[in-house]
Amino acid sequence: MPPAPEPADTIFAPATGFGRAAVSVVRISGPAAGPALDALAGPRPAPRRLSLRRLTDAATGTLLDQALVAWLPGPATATGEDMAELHLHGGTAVRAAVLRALGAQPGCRPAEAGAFTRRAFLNGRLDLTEAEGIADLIDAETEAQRVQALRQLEGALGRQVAAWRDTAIDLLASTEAALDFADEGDVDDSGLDAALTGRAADLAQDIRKTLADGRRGERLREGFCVVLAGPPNAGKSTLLNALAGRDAAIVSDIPGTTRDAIEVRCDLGGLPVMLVDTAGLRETADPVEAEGVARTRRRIETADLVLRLIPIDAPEPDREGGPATLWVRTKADLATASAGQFRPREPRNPLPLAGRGGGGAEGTAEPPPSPPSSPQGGEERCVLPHDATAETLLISARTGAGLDTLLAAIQRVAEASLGGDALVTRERHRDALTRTVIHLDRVVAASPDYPPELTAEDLRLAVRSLGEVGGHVGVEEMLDRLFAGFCIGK
Ligand SMILES: Nc1nc2c(ncn2[C@@H]2O[C@H](COP(=O)(O)OP(=O)(O)OP(=O)(O)O)[C@@H](O)[C@H]2O)c(=O)[nH]1
Ligand SMILES: [K+]
Ligand SMILES: [Mg+2]
Repeated sequence: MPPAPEPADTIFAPATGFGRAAVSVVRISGPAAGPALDALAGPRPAPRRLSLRRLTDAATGTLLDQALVAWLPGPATATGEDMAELHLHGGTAVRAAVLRALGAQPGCRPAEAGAFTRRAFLNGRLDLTEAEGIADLIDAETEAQRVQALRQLEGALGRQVAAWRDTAIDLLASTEAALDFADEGDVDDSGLDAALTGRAADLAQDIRKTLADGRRGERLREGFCVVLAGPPNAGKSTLLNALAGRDAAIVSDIPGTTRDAIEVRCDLGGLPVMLVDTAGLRETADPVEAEGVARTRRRIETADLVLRLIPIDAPEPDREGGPATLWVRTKADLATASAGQFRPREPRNPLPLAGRGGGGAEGTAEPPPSPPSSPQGGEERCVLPHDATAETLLISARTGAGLDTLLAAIQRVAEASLGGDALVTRERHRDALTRTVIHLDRVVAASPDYPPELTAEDLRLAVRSLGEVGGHVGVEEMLDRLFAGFCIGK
């Protein structure tokens, strides 16, 4: 199963973050892990037990630290190799001294990024999808991302693809049998029979269903992109700041303030959402602002959701088609006193942003708006009288009115787009599975006089592309299956 032999050298690296901490863990993996542990912390402790040891530099005899150490003989370890762990006091100098002493041990070298997981994969402890699950779990910033990564680490995708691959190998074995033993009379030589074609069709259909997921898994890894767009001075930057809970973007009463797109990542009910403030849309002779407007248009095209912001006192714009859009009337506080056209409504369930952060602050030219609080003035939302079909949200970033409703609306759209358990989480999976379906479709569509050699080749390619997902390649298993499964007796 592993595509390459086990590396012979021994690697070490801090497993915990850099900087000060209570404890810092250093991991060692490879054939010299035991001897290196003996040299620094001897005598070697009993396997899989934490033991307190004085660590000394073997070359100079200098005391390095007091540490809990573990000896983890392979192959039942994370990497499949002999491993050791040193639980050091979490100081920068302690860690540096221990890493230096380890580097002086024969056969030991610092690990490159991902080297431990790579060895786990090479030694058959993980398939590629599980290794990807580990990477995603470490990168997960929100609850939904964590759940998806853990599902993949636990083998949800790997198991499903392995089952599909088993079926494809069976189909290939049957076809190969028909080819190899056609002249011996004990195996049907008329190419693929209807049952086999049916199974290929079912397999293709199964994979197709999994692929028809609206890219939810990939989107969840990337984050749901919400673009704030509208005319200059619509209050886009003010809204971004209010939602982010900090002054991420410059606000001023000068139209054309924002030029570059400003991104703020946030966690909306466990979903990763990226809010993007943009330059106000208008015709302009200023080349810098024009470039900003061009960037806004590109952002709108790739957005998962566009918030179209229009000040409450501006005329109704044309609602041209395009990406999913929420229409938002801003500066509701300006209208409450005068206009009587908006009926007050009861506030809906508040839905706070769970954890805001990220992105670089740009300062502000105006005092920040008061943070969103319980809506004031009682005006949550309205249906504008001159457009009976399209719902428009009404907000005031200044008072916070309507922001909870707006967030709930964004979350609903994000959930519809990202929610549910997707198996496919990377383009790599999608590409391999799409190619599998193409090969299977050719098998299914083959006419009775289509050469069985070509059908076998399509099945071989289907097995191969399925194998790519888990990091297995080759069809050796198919040969085993052929002889075991058909009891040819030769
Ligand atoms: N009364 C009131 N004023 C607001 C509100 N939101 C924004 N403003 C004001 O409207 C002006 C423009 O706000 P910005 O947030 O800079 O508008 P923008 O859409 O980002 O503008 P550009 O970046 O120039 O396209 C500022 O003076 C804000 O203080 C609001 O809810 N109520
Ligand atoms: K402005
Ligand atoms: Mg702005």
